[in-house]
Amino acid sequence: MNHVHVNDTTLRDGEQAAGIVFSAIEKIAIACLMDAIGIPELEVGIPAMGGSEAEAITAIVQKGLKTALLGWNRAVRSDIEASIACGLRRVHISVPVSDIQIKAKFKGKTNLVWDRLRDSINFALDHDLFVSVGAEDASRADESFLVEVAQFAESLGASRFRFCDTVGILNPLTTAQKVGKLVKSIKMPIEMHTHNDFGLATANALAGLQAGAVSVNTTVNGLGERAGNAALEEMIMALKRLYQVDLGMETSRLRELSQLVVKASGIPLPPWKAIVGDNVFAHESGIHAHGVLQNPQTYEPFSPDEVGWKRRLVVGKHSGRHLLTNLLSQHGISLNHEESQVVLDSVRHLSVQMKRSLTVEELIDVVTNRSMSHGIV
Ligand SMILES: CC(=O)SCCNC(=O)CCNC(=O)[C@H](O)C(C)(C)COP(=O)(O)OP(=O)(O)OC[C@H]1O[C@@H](n2cnc3c(N)ncnc32)[C@H](O)[C@@H]1OP(=O)(O)O
Ligand SMILES: O=C(O)CCC(=O)C(=O)O
Repeated sequence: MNHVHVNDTTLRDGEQAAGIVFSAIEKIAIACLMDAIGIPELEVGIPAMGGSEAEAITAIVQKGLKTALLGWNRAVRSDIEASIACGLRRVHISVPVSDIQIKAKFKGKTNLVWDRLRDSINFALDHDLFVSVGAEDASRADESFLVEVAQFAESLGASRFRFCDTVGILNPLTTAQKVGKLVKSIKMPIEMHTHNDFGLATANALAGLQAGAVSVNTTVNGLGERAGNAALEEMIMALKRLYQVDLGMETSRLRELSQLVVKASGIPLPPWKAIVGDNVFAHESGIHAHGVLQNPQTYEPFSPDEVGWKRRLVVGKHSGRHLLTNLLSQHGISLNHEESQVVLDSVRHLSVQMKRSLTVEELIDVVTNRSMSHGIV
């Protein structure tokens, strides 16, 4: 793996998460920040929805960003007309490829897969558009049929093929097997689109890339349908740190981007959210804090400033004396061994009572209010 193309779909699949609506201003702000970070392509929405969605997409197009903008379409001519009306020059055309999806969407008529693809690809190419084709539910499709669809799309002039694990049922091994076969059967680049129903979206997308896919569809914070998609921040940092593929992006703005999407979506992050969560550089446990105080690498895979976040040392139920005395010394308080053990006992007691860690002010209070030495705490 030398280079990977990132095509972020926060503004399409991300916003499809139940209950989420981005305003036009929020969509534009997210697109502009992703552009500034250096994401090369954004799937900005679904023009066929019309109304405010089409207006927001048009407004993003008019921003003249460096990043390439893609509109999502069904294999329907009027959808592509709607993309053109928004000013988009790149269209993604999706077709169902598994039996279950063909039955639900095309009443089981497989001929419609060919007819709709032919008609919509030809129509898009007649309008000089870049065409990406999405194989919806590729992971559950008959493998030979999937190859036929991909070869058909390629023969018509499509430029990229999206392998979709629509309901997130693959694992890294099965992903690599399926994508590997597809890679051997077509020349056009393959894009990974994975879902997180079993918590494997990022791992599966990476497995697809290792098997020869060259593009990946991500969302900020892993937002998306049901359990979400492969998270942009996880993908960028995994590529950089685990695969030595540095995409040259401004990773120091990833936390800022994550927070922008938290605000716009109204969906808070779990504190343990990989890469950008509140707790991913927070250390409370005595043994961890002792290690981190000597060398942060003991318990951090990379430095927090690399993603625009910061390290926090937190005093609480699991803390030890080294952390405690370090925090207090920053406030001009020094304790001997015996005193620090007494303070630690009080911190544990308070922490258990309050079912949380202590703020620095509360810690100082423990030391200074003397309640501790009177045995009240
Ligand atoms: C896996 C994915 O994430 S796919 C993307 C899903 N995203 C969305 O659905 C969000 C945006 N969608 C919408 O706003 C609406 O669904 C619209 C505007 C696209 C269509 O709305 P409606 O006309 O009211 O249709 P509705 O959503 O109820 O049904 C979907 C229709 O699209 C058809 N369809 C679904 N996928 C495809 C496809 N890939 N190609 C062609 N037709 C398709 C269905 O068969 C159904 O057709 P029918 O109306 O002739 O029965
Ligand atoms: O682009 C496509 O074809 C479908 C993408 C998608 O959202 C999915 O399959 O989950």
